[in-house]
Parts: sequence; structure tokens; C-alpha cells
Amino acid sequence: MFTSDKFHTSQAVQVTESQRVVRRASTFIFVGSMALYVSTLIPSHWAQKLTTMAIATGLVSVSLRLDKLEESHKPYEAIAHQQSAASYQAWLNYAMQPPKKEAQVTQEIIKPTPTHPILKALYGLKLECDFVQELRSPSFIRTLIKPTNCKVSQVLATGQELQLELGLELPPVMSISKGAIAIDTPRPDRQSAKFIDYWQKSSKFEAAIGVDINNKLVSIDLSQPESCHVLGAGTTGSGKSVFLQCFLLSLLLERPASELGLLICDAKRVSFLKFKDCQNLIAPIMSQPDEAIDWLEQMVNEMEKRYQMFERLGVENIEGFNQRSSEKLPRILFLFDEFGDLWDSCTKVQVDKLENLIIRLGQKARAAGIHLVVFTQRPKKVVSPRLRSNCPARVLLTVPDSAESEAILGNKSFDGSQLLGRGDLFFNGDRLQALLADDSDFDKLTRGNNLQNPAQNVDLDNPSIVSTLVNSSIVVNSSSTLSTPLIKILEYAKEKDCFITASQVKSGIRLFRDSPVGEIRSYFQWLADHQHGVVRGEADMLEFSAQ
Ligand SMILES: Nc1ncnc2c1ncn2[C@@H]1O[C@H](COP(=O)(O)OP(=O)(O)OP(=O)(O)O)[C@@H](O)[C@H]1O
Repeated sequence: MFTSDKFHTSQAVQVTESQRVVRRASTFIFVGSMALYVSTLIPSHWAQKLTTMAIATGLVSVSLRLDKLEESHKPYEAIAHQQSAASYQAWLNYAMQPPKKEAQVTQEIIKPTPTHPILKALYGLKLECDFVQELRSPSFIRTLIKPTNCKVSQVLATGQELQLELGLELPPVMSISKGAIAIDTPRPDRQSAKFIDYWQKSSKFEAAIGVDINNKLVSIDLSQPESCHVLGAGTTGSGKSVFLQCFLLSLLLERPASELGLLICDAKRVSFLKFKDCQNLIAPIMSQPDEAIDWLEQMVNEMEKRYQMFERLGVENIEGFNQRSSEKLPRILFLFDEFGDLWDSCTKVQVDKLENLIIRLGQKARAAGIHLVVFTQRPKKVVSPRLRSNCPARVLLTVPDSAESEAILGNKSFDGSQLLGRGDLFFNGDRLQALLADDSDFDKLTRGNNLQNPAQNVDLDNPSIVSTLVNSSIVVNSSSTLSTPLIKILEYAKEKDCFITASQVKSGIRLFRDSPVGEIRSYFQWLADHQHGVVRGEADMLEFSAQ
């Protein structure tokens, strides 16, 4: 049975149709009667025929339509009996409206606007993402998100919009990390990573690089092929000098010269003053091309000499040699800071020499325990593909543009111009904060160990102490400048007003152990000539007293 609110759309259509039929029927009847009346006025035989035909057609149509109307009205008559007039009228009003399309039954899920500033900024760009995690490094905050209604590439392309929306000085650094998009924004409360909080003594030759997003110190082991030589770049203010100081400090602390010797070439001259008294230093800090080339040549000779020693003992590398032999060879680290400046002050011949010697060491010196660290402000100019391919560990601090980054990394994987400076760096696909060692850290950490002036504790009657303090297998030729350790010992002699014999030097200092007495004499003579003391005696009875 029908009820007023259950009437079907098709029935509503029938009612509108019936009304239309009634309207048309009355029109036809009116037109028919008019035509009949006109036909009585017109005498034409044809006009009468035509009019009669029209009337007949109209009347047939009317009767057909009325039949149809009668049929279609049947159910509504029944309804009319059953329903009250009011509800029928209500339904009729509804039914008279033009038929509507079926309403779509999709349920719209309305998400609230995200509150996280990054998600909100992306939402404003119609990119919806889910929050995954937030991590904090000392210098930046890493927000991990996952796109829900958009592609990863769309989010990665929003650097400048995010910079604008978040009011940042630089576009945020974006990458893929842990199956999510990582967006790094600077910490408003930037912290430094204090050297003393992270450094730990290691038996390996580990050098500190920086602190990662999980607050862990990342270091490299110089004995490993993938990190035996280091290439790095950083413009002024990037924190390059601080980085290199901490790098050295982490290697040298509590490590005697018998384990690690150090050579530093700093074209700027002032960045490594804290190390000038370090007993690991094999030669005074150099700054000139001829000094650097001279020492590079000596390192190449040392490397060749060591390979001969390895061959004799049937070992492959320094680790094997030190295990088998009673004589231990120290590793040697040769550090170049401001390599570009050094390069600029070289003649054409010196440039070729410098590059060839460095590449030769880069290719072969790892097994011999000789390591290179080469840093520059402008890598594009001085880092050739050959040099780069021989320095497997790459450290990128802030550089002016992507071309400088590419010169260090060898690819476009990261643009160092996005970094924040002050020790924010890129290493091995990761973003790290370099350590910061201040003067008090240096004092605290170096108290009683190898950065103190060794001459104060030298007892020249005890050759083993001298040997421990100045233990190096480097043979210095007489044209070289005097080594810092020897000067220290002579200063000690001066302080104590005592004589040092050539044999004491020979037995105590490996540096001179292979040297003929005549050569030692030439060092003594050099000191005397420079008014550091007097030389007495002959041959192995040679004595020197500091003035
Ligand atoms: N790891 C760090 N943590 C905190 N602050 C740092 C760090 N490294 C550098 N800085 C800050 O940045 C300043 C510049 O650092 P640094 O002298 O190492 O720069 P640089 O790259 O060597 O530049 P320049 O060649 O002009 O000396 C430092 O004085 C220090 O205030």
C-alpha cells in the first residue's frame, strides 16, 4: 500500500504527465472549435476538408491521451482514498518539483588543520603529510614526515615556500631518512657539542668528525682504507679551523709520539698555535711551499723505506710490522690547512710537485701508516679528480655554492651552501655538528699528557724517557730545519746548565739514531751558529751546551 511519503519518483512523473495531457486536450478542443467556426465562414471546399482533418486528428489525439491519463491516474485515486488531503497535497508539491539526481553517498573525512608549523605550511600548499618523529641535533631539528595525499618529490620541491612560511634564513635541508622525509630546520637555541663531553680515548687511530642526530660522536679510523686520507672544505666562518683542531686533539690526546707523529702546513700560520709545543710534532708548523714540498718528499722517502722494511719482515703493512718487530713505527699525519692559499703561493713547477707528491702518498701511503688531511676554502680551484679519488673521507662544511660542494664530494648529493656554518657539516651522507674545544678543555684534557712541554720532564741520563718523548723514525737531513723535540731538549739543557753529548742524542732520540755523528754535529753547529749554545769535542765525544 502507498503512503504519502513513500511515493515513487516515477509516479510523480505520471501525475505531471496527466496534467500536461489535460492542458493539451483543452487546447486541441479550443483550436478544433475555432477551426469549425472559421470553416463555416470560408466557402472553399479545400479549406473545409483540411479543417475537418485537423479536427479529426485533434480529437483522436485527445481521446488517446485521455485514455492514458485514465490509466495513470488509477493508483493515485486509490491513494487519494487512503491518504488525507493534506498529506497528498504535501506529496504533490514535492512531486511537482523537477526530478533530482540520486544524491551521492560519499562520506567526506574532514581532517583538522595540522598544528605543527611544517605540516601546517605544507597543508597551506595543499600537501597533506603525517607527522612521524622529531629529533634534535645540537644545531638543528629534524622533522620526519610522510606524505598522504601527494608525492615525495612535491614535498622535496617546497624548500623556498617553507623558508618563506617558517621565516628561515635559508631553505631547510631536506632528505629521505628512515623511510620518511627529513626536514632540517635550525634550532633557535643552538647548542655546541663540547669536546670534553664526547671524546673518549681509543686504542684505534680514531679522529673525531662530529655529533650526529642521535647525539653520538662519529669518528673515523685512520687505519681503515675508507678513511685513511681526508679531504675537506669550508669557507670562512664555517668552523674549519675549530673542526681541524678537534680532529687533531682527538687523535693526539694521550697518544705519544712513538705512536703518532704530526706535520702541519698552515698557510694562514695562526690556526694551530695550540699545537706548536706538541711533542708529536715532527717539524715546526710550516707555511711555505718549499717547506711543504721538502717534507712531502721526505714522507715519500719514508714510505718507500717502510715498504722495504715490510718486505724484509714479510708483512704487508704497518700493523703487521708493529706486531712482528721489536722496533715500532709511528703513524704519521700530514695536515694541510688553507691548501688553496699554499697552492696560490707556488710557482708552476711547485704546483706540479705539490700535487704529484700528495697524489703519490694518497695512492700508497696508507699501508705504510702515513695519512693526509687536506683542507681548503676553495676546492673547485685546487681539488683535481685525481686528488679527490685518493682521499676517500670527505668532510664538507659551509661552502658558497653547489659547484664547490661537488668538487669535494665528486657528485651533487649535497649542497654545502645549505649548511649553517659554525661546525655544521656533511660527512658520509650524514649531517653532523663538529666538536668545540675551548682553551679550558685544552688545559683540562692535556694536563699531564703530551701537549705539555716535554722538556720539563726530560732526563737526558735516561735515554728511554727521551726515546718515548721523541720517538720518530724520520731521518732528517742536515738541510732541514731543526726538529722541535731537539730544540726542546736543548732548551732543557740550557735551563739545567748541562751538557748533552752526541751519544745521548743518538741513543735517546730515534730521530737521529740512524744519523752519523757528523750529521748530529751539523745540527749542533747550526744551534751554535744561531747562538743557541756551544759545541765542543770531536766525533762521538761531541758535546753541546745551551747558552
Ligand atoms: N664546532 C663549533 N661549535 C660551535 N661554534 C663553532 C664551531 N666551530 C666554529 N664555531 C664558531 O665559529 C667561529 C669561526 O670558526 P673558525 O675560526 O673555525 O672558522 P673558519 O672556517 O676557520 O674561518 P676562518 O678561516 O675565517 O678562520 C668560531 O670562532 C666559533 O665561534
